[in-house]
Amino acid sequence: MSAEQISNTFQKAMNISGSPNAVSTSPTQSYLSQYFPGGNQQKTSKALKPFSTGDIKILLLENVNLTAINIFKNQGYQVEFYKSSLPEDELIEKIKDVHAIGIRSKTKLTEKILQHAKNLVVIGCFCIGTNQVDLEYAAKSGISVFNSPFSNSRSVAELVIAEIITLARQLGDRSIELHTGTWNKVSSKCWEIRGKTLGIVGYGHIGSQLSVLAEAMGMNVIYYDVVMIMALGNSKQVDTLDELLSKSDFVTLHVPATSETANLLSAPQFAAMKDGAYVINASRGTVVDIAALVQAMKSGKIAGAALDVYPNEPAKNGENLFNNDLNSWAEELTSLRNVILTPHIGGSTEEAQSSIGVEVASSLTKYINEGSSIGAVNFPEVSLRDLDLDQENSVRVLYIHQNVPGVLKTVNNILSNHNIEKQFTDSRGDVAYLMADISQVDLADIKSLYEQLEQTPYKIATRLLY
Ligand SMILES: NC(=O)C1=CN([C@@H]2O[C@H](COP(=O)(O)OP(=O)(O)OC[C@H]3O[C@@H](n4cnc5c(N)ncnc54)[C@H](O)[C@@H]3O)[C@@H](O)[C@H]2O)C=CC1
Ligand SMILES: O=C(O)CCC(=O)C(=O)O
Repeated sequence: MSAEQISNTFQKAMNISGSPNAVSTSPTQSYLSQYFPGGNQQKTSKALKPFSTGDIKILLLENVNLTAINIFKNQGYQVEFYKSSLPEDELIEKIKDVHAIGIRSKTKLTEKILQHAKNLVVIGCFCIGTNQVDLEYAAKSGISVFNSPFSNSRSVAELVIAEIITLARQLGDRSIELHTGTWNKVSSKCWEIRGKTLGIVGYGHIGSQLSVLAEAMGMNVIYYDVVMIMALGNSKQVDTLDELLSKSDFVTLHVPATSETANLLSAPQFAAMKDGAYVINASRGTVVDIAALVQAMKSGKIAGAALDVYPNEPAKNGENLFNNDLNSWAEELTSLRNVILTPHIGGSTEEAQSSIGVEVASSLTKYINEGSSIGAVNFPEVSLRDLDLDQENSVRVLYIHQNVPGVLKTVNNILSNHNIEKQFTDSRGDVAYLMADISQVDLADIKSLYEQLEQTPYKIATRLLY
C-alpha cells in the first residue's frame, strides 16, 4: 500500500476530507501531513532535531508494518528490520547502540536486556499489550514506552464473533473431519447463538466493541469489570465474576496480563460455569489455567474453547513448535475436540497492522524529534506547543529526573542566563519529566548547557533539541 493509499484510508476511517483545500484540526490529519509530503496542511512550526542529528538508529522486530518503516525512513533515521523476534543474546548485542526499538508481543524487554540499552530513548509496542516490557525499569532508566491503545481492537472483536459461532456449531471438528475424508452431518449439541448469553470479562476497548457486535447477532450480553463502565446497547454489568460465570453460555476474556488476572479462570471458575458452556481467551495466555481447562473439557463441563494466546508462545513461525516442550499440556490440548487454537492472530489484519504502524511510529517520532510524551504508558505525559519557524536561537530542553525536591531550582538556575519561553513539568511515581523552550542560545552554549544538566544530581537523562 502506498503512503497516499494509507493516507486516504485514514481519511476515510476518520471521516475527514482529503481535498486539497480541506481544513481539519484532527491530530490524525496533522500527523499524516507531516509524514506524507504533499498532504493538505501547511506545516509552519520549526522542525526540531535530536542533539546528535542524523544518528538516530531504530531496531524494528516482529515484522512491524511497512507504514512504520516508511515514517522512520522519511525522517532520515537508520532502520534495521527483522521479521521475527531475536534470541536474547542477539537482542542484547543489537539493543546496545539503538535509540529506539519497535516490538510486538513476543519480544521480552526485561531489566536484564534493558541494562544493555545505553542509548535507548524510547520503546514502541506495535500492539495493545505492554506486559512484555519492564515498564517500571524502563521509566527509571529514562526510557518512555508507547503502544497503540485501540488500533487492533475491532480485529480482535471480529475474531471472537467468528469463534463464538465456530464453537457453537463445532465447525473446527467438521472441517478437520472432511479434510480427512469423513462426512459427519450432525445437529446434536450444535446451537444457534441467537438468544444465548455472552459474558465478557473486561469491558474495555475490545470487550465493549464485542458487546455491540454480539448484540447485533441476537445475543444477550453481560459483563464484569473491576471498574464501573457504561453499558452499551442492552448489555448489563454484573457485580461479580461468579455471577457472570453462572449466567453465561459463552465466557470471553479481555483483560490485561497483571498479577490479579493470572489464572483468572481456573478449576473453581470452570466449576462455577454452566454445564456445556464455552470459553474464549484472546487476551493473554496467563489469564487461563489451561491444564485446568483441559480437565474441565475432558469431564464434559466445558463444551468447547477458543484460545489465541498461551503462557509460552514460539518466537517465530515454523512447524512443530507448539509442543509439550513449550507448554506441558500442549499435546493433551490439541487432542481435544471442539477446541479452536490460533497463533496469537487476534490483531493480525492488514487494517490493524497498517494503522498501528502509523500510530506508534508517529508517537515515537514525535517523542524523538519534539520530546512530546503524550500517550506514553509508563511516563509522565508532557508536551509543549511547537516552536515557530522564526525562533532561530531557541533550544528545547528535555530533562528526565528523579522525582525529589529541589531539582527544578537547580535546573532553572542552569537555564537562567537564557529566556525561558515556556516550561512544563510533570511526574509519575519516582520519575519526573521537564520540557522547556529557551531562547537567546548560541550554538556554542548548547554543549555547556548539556554538560551542566548532565552533571546535576537526580538526573536520569538529558536531551537538547534545536
Ligand atoms: N489476541 C490479540 O492479538 C490481542 C490481545 N490483546 C489483549 O487484550 C487485552 C485487552 O485489551 P483492551 O480491551 O484494549 O484493553 P482495555 O485496557 O481497553 O480494557 C481492559 C479492561 O479490563 C478491565 N480489567 C482489568 N483487570 C480486570 C480484572 N481483574 N477483572 C475484570 N476486569 C479487569 C479494565 O478495567 C478494562 O476495562 C490487552 O491487554 C491485550 O493483552 C489486545 C489486542 C490484540
Ligand atoms: O499482533 C501482535 O503482535 C500482538 C497483538 C496483541 O496481543 C496486542 O496488541 O496486545
